[in-house]
Amino acid sequence: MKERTDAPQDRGCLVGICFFILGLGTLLPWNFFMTASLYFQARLNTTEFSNSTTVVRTEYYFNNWMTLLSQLPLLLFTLLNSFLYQRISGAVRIAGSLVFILLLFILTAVLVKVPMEEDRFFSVTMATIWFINSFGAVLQGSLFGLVGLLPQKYSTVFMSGQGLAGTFAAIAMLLAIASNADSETAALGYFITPCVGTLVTLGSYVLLPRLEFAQHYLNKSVKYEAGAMDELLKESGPVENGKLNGHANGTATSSSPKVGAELEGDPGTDGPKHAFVSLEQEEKGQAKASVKEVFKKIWVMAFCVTFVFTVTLSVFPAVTADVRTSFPGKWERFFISVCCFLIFNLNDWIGRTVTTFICWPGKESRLFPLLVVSRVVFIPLLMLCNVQNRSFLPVFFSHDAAFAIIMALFSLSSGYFVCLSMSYAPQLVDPKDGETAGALMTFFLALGLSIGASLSFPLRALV
Ligand SMILES: O=c1[nH]cnc2c1ncn2[C@@H]1O[C@H](CO)[C@@H](O)[C@H]1O
Repeated sequence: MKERTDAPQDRGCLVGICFFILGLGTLLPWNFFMTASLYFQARLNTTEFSNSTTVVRTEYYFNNWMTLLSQLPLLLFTLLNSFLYQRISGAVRIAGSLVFILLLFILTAVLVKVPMEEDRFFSVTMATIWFINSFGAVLQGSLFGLVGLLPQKYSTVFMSGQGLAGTFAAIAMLLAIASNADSETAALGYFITPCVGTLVTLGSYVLLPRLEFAQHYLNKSVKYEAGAMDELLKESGPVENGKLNGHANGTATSSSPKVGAELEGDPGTDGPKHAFVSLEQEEKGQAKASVKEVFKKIWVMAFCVTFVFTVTLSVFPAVTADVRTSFPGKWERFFISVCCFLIFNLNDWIGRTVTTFICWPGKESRLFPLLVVSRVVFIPLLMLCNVQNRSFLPVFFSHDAAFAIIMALFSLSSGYFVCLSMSYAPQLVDPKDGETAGALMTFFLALGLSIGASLSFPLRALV
């Protein structure tokens, strides 16, 4: 992508690096709490079995609740977006969310050293998860608004950062386990990592308005710090009754450079996706299509993104994080971090990145939704792995390699189809309706995550 001649250069790719870090920062809460599931479960199951008498233990369904209480806020805040955007300025929303996320991570790190009764620990952890993900959702929505003002490639960079957050958490967990420290110190080290990560993210945000290249786009005709941008975004929102805010071209996860490419109207000029482009269009009398009309064109893609995430979150991590290795020994400690979290996040990331080169099946193809629906086979396949404890189903795939292969295909297809759906949707509508398509897809993405999280309860109980 060549820069416009009147635009300053992104020196040393600093703005790119800032947005990459900001993307990574948005998904730190979800990924660090998810990857630490063994730590939390260990603290919740301190009562050991004694001799042959079975001690009755409270089953907390930690992974299920963690998933649900992480994803519901995302859905809620996607719906509440318009309300928040009107009342609180962008700078306050972004910096404020980051500060609260930092405080909640610090609290989690401190709690590692605080002995607590199981029930209370469960309640405190769940409250932390709910609040940290609520702030994460506000942060995510706001940053998508900001990155939308810059050239398209910065959205890609931002979403790449989001994609890497899971791998970052998995590696932090592996290092914590590999260190010879006692389990408390290891857990403390693990939770200090996202504290530092969030601080660095805050630093990137503070640095941003000081960079000439970012200033050029963010301050062009609106005051970045004063929140005037929000007014502008609000006005250019696609939904007449203000239910959804339309600036985000997908709060999503997709890392494809094609997402929202059509927003710019003229793909030849590599100009910024300014919100006011759409204002100008409106002034020229090009009325935007209603949400219903846009939905009619993209419903297949909306269904696909919902379905992909429903399948993914219904078993990951609630079922997959309970799989046990068939090779006891030293490997046991690393098994879940490697075979569940690292494999998932790496392949999810690869699946998204691959869509830069491969876009098959095409956006009109019937095969596309068919393949998406066929991902449902991963649910029984994963449930038939060595999940412990289990009540009803037999173990079909006891070997670690079988589980690893199923996980790899499961996550590869998840990332690939999410990314394709998110990039196809704006291509199915007129360029002027690209923002509406993006906002609608964001809602369905969050809906899929929440439905999946809810389904994880019956599915885990069925194993
Ligand atoms: O808030 C979010 N926004 C976008 N994608 C998310 C969010 N939370 C989770 N995932 C996605 O769900 C899968 C399992 O971790 C991953 O693909 C992750 O990117």
